[in-house]
Amino acid sequence: MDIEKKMNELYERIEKYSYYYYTRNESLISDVEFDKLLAELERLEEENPHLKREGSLTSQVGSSLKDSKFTKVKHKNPMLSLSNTYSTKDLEDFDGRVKRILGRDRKVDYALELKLDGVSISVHYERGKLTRAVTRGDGAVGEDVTENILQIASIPHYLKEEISMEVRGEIVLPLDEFKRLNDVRAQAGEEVFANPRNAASGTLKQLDATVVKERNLDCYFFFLVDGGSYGLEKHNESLEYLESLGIKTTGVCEVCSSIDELEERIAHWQERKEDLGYETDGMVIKINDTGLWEELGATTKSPRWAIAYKFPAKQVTTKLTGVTWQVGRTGKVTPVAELEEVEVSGSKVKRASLHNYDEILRKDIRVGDRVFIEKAAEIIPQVVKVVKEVRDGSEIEIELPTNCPVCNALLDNVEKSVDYVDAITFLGIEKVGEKKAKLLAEASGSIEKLMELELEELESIKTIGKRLAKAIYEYFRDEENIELIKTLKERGVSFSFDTDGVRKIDKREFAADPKLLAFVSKDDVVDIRCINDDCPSKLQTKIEYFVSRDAMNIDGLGTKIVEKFIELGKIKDVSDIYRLHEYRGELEQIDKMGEKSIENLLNSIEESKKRDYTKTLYALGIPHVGKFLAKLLATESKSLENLKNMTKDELLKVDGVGAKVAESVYSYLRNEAHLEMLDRLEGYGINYEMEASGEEGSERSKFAGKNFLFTGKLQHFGRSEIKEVIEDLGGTNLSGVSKKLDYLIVGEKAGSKLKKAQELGTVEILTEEEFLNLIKGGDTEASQEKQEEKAEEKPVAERKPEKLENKKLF
Ligand SMILES: NC(=O)c1ccc[n+]([C@@H]2O[C@H](COP(=O)([O-])OP(=O)(O)OC[C@H]3O[C@@H](n4cnc5c(N)ncnc54)[C@H](O)[C@@H]3O)[C@@H](O)[C@H]2O)c1
Ligand SMILES: [Zn+2]
Repeated sequence: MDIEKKMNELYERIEKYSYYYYTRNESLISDVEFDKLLAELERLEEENPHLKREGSLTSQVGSSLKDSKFTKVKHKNPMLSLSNTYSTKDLEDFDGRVKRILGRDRKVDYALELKLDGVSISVHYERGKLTRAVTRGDGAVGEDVTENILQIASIPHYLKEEISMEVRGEIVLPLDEFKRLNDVRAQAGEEVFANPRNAASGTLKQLDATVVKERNLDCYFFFLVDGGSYGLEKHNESLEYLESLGIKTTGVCEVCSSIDELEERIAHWQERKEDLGYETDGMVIKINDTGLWEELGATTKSPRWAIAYKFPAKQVTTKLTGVTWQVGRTGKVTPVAELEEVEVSGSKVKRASLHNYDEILRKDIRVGDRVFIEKAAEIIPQVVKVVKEVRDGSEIEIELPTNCPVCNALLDNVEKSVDYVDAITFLGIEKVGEKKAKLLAEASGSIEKLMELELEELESIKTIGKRLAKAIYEYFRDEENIELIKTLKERGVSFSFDTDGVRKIDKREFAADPKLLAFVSKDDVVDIRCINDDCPSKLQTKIEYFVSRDAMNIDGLGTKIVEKFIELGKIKDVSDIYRLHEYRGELEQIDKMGEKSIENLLNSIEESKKRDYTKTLYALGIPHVGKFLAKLLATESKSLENLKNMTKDELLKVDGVGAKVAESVYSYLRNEAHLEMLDRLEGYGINYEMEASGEEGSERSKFAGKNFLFTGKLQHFGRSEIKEVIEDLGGTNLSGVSKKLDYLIVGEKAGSKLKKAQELGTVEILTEEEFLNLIKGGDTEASQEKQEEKAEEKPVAERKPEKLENKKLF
């Protein structure tokens, strides 16, 4: 009794899923799960043959033609399915069965092909001309889809010979076309296809052949019906023959003489399947000698001379149990799907990426939903789509967080600011981007006026032009568009310049209607961010910035070490870097950190204490203070102590410092936590003062008008460092020896440049020591002149940063 109930339940479910799959081109569960149900039913039927239903899908090819709108055609030879397996053990059983029937000592070669995941098709050629194409249907009767098949570029309308034949193949949607199609559908607020197979099958069943043409389907053939009558006895040869007639195959048909060899080649293809450009869900193994096919025969559902080996499923369904918001290293807050654990692509998965909030809205994902997840190759699992058909009403909409889950600071971009120009842009009128939208906004002042403009008036707006004017004119005369604008206005979108201009709108209120959602999703600013610069989630990024080449230039402090130390709680802010020497033990435990690399790292940390004030200031990563401003502020303030004491006004007086920067620097230096950290850094010996070696102005002009070049290996300077020093002192770096060159600094193993300079005779040649002397003492004429000029210069705080701008400082 219980078994009967169970079987009935399975019949119902399998029929429902098949109906959706074959007739509506939609999957309510994944293929693995479907195959499991089918296998279970098959087992129950075998154990209880009296309960087996007439026409059970366990012994029939799957599709129902009930709702088909195409002409039905009976197949001359039935189009069967394939029995399938997920394990290599089953391949041995298959080999065993084959040999039991054919005789144990019979030598059997197998042909191994890719199993394309698409839709079967049978194509008939008569005297070389394509006359008919029929789907598999229920195996006995299919649908005439000739018109659609003629739209597929890779299927020849004529063969290279005037020959008659029936060939079978698989229609697929190439992966890039699949992606393109889904992107377009998502943008238009339409349901996306879960996978290329559903998309291919949905496309093939289109009644409008032009749609088929647009979608760029492709087709690969794998079977010549009755190959024997063409004198072909081997399956692989029949595929070569098809190729010679202009019929496309995958080109993969490998003849293997043992199961071991098959397994080895399957493993090979399993590794490469992601690079094919189309979806494969496994391999097909066929007996290569077609003469044996008849001997082996077929069941009502599948031939006994072939079997499909399926790759581990990369798409499965599971339940979405919740959403957590993760803060990335730059403060980006992203939703992560929490899932009931499932196995996908051979590994267990509990979490998947949801990308961003717009994606959640677009796909209408709710907690409690059954979702398709996919994991291809090494990629993080993704939520592909929701199975809305199985909702029971208990699903809960996902809330957008308002505060950072790490530091609790308010997040930005929960609300979106839209002004009149944005509003026009987002309408998506063809060819109206931001620039044109601005023109239209300025010319009209409000949407009401814009909508009323006559064609000639639109044409007279500069750079709009006749064609665009016509498109705009027509856009505003379309009922649907008028309705959309009306709704948007009701929702608070600003469509004029007079009111307060920018309106904040809440995306959540736009989610329900795909058209409205498409409107608010137009500008791609979909990321939510934590705007607190001290959010612990950003520490890693901060440290990487602090140690980078242009900042403290600390070598050997890689991502992994930093991650580890943050995790251990030993790095809480950048100052903790200067305590790493206390943690030799921990350093040793981190991958590959040998004695030597630890030594190098600690030396490099020690060395960094000597960096000049410009670099240490830059390294702090004060918002808006990049290299240029760090240099400017360091030059002006001379020391961090002075900088700390500067008022906002004083900061603003520095040329090149705007309100944003002044505010940022001022408040950074009034934050208790920052001040404590700066004290710690100073305590470790970090340099927060400008070098005492004379005044910046005179230093800078020391090499003015002089051209430098260095060659060979230098002892005291790095290559970029010496260039910087020269430029800092007002000199210019040349890239080659010429008459313009004043000084050539030579290191070890100087070669052709030195020779050339000697030949010229006009170049002063310096060793590194001599160059150092020149920096320290020996003034050049030019710099003396400069110093005189300098006496008349304005006080430091009022000086224009011209020199800084004219020179390449960094
Ligand atoms: N998810 C669902 O709801 C649902 C419902 C019904 C069926 N299904 C799935 O559909 C599949 C059953 O469909 P099926 O009967 O088409 O079986 P199948 O797709 O597993 O295998 C048979 C088909 O493979 C194709 N094929 C591709 N490459 C081939 C090659 N080189 N040589 C020979 N054939 C090749 C042929 O079109 C052939 O008809 C199962 O995978 C099942 O999970 C899923
Ligand atoms: Zn935060």
